[in-house]
Amino acid sequence: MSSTPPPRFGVIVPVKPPAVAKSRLAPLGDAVRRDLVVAFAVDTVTAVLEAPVVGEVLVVTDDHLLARGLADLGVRVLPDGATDDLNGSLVQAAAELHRRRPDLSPVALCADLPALRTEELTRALAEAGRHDVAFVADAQGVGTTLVTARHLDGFAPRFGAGSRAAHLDAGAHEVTAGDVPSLRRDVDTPADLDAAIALGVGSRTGILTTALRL
Ligand SMILES: Nc1nc2c(ncn2[C@@H]2O[C@H](COP(=O)(O)OP(=O)(O)OP(=O)(O)O)[C@@H](O)[C@H]2O)c(=O)[nH]1
Ligand SMILES: C=C(OP(=O)(O)O)C(=O)O
Repeated sequence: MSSTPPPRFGVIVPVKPPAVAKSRLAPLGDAVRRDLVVAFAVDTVTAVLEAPVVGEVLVVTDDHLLARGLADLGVRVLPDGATDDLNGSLVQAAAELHRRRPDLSPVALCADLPALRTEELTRALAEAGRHDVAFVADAQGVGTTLVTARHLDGFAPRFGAGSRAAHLDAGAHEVTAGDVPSLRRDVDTPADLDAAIALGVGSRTGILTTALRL
């Protein structure tokens, strides 16, 4: 008789408040940019929640409306712990995750992955879980979309300009998991959004982009 293995990961998803996030989508108009930030976060979190290896999802955001909407999906929401310090906020959130669920390894995952497939996330986490510290590079091979550590002590995300190189320099394992295009496809620009749509976006982003004829 087979049984489902217990969840092994707690996923922390940081979301910059829609009022100021995704500045490079400004050419699409301010209202569209804000709606897209919310849709990306909802689709990202929905794909994460469907992964049986994930035991808890913690969203970090200072936007209380978004916090309410995401909490309705079944995630916990924390405010940013440190002003203007994404990596500091993530470490703070990981400590809270550890307090609640010491059995789970912390994972930080960007909220701008509207094409994310649960199967690809699951495959990437299986590979990452074989290393003390691991990360997934973005589609450009310059940034990072996911960082994980086996234990809280090793969890030191280095998101920011040139973060792939920063994670490699820190000795983190680069996860390829065969290929995980949906996990690498972060959306910063209108061209990135086209690429995500070509991969196939989640329902919230799909409804919006179809309605807007993007
Ligand atoms: N909670 C929180 N999340 C952040 C913060 N800065 C960035 N993020 C999130 O971290 C991830 C990666 O950030 P970026 O891709 O640089 O997003 P961004 O800052 O909205 O985009 P740009 O304005 O285009 O630089 C996304 O999920 C963002 O929402 C922050 O200060 N607090
Ligand atoms: C913060 C990052 O995202 P982006 O390059 O998409 O701004 C990163 O890649 O580390």
